[in-house]
Amino acid sequence: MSTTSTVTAFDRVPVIDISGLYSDRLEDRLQVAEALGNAARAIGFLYVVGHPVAQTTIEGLRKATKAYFAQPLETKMRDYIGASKTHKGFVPRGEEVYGKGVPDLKEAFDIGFEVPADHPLVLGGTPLLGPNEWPPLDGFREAASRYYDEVFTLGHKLFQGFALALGLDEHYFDEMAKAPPSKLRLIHYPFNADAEDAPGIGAHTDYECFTILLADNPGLEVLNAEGSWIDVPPIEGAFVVNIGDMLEVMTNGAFVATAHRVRKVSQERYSFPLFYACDYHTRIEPLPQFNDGERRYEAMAIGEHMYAQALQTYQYLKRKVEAGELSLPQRSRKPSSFGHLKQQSMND
Ligand SMILES: O=C(O)CCC(=O)C(=O)O
Ligand SMILES: [Fe+2]
Repeated sequence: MSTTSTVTAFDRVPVIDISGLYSDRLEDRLQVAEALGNAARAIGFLYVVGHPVAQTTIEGLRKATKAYFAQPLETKMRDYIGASKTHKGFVPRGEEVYGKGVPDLKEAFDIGFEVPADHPLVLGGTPLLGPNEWPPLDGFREAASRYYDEVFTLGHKLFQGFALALGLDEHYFDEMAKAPPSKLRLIHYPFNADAEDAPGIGAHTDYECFTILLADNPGLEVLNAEGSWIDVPPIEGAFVVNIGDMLEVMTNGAFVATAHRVRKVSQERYSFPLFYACDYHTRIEPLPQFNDGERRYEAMAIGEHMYAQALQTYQYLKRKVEAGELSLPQRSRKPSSFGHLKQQSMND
């Protein structure tokens, strides 16, 4: 398959101070945007510092997450994602399998953008959207909601930076994420010295526009143009941001959804990716200014893409598809068909 991605043989991921995005002076915002754009084109990954997310918010989420996963499995299974109406809740180890791959060595709790039950999209039965069902754990809902809101707001600001970097109106994407199927995942990689050689998470690209990630330990690795895995360890005060499939499509491959993985766990690890998506029905296709006449990407609704990927990776959803209770949206792509993975057909 042809590709336009210009990802380079990078050996490190740049740190970008984004405080200028909050400046009243356009030139300050443009300066940050240029750095964001360069990283998004050449690497698809960057660290951001100088963001306004409060340290107490981060600590609150860490504490709530540890308390959640410390519960017995049978307690967590009361929140099982397979029993939820809108694909949220506890994801036990082995639930997610990419292609024919080995199950990831992790458990997770998935939180959605809070869309009320009487919202027209929820009333209309849109997959993935609806209110969260919170576990009855003291302070969990408050801590998770606060983190979600602050980091989602950061995402909104970053999208303005990416818009500037793409030569678009700064507010181009502003109205596109009002009630999106954006998830915050709380991921726990337990350490088990006896575990077989399982990866924390197998190689993949993220499906959405971009991801804002916080992790407490090293383990994340990013694939460069030479096929080498580059370490992306946590940096104090920074989030890792990476481009997802949908921004790769919108920019016709100018921004690249770079493959990444979490290597075999050598110590217990927690991580918190927030996947910033546009609203479910947003039609994703190359923006006119990136259209060079060659069609590399089919137009698709972002929510359909995300739902199709979920139907192909979560065991409880795969079973429902096999039983004929659910069906894949038309024009579904196989998992891992973006970024460098599309050249490697890792799932074939
Ligand atoms: O845990 C991490 O550092 C990365 C997680 C990730 O890539 C994902 O959930 O998509
Ligand atoms: Fe990821």
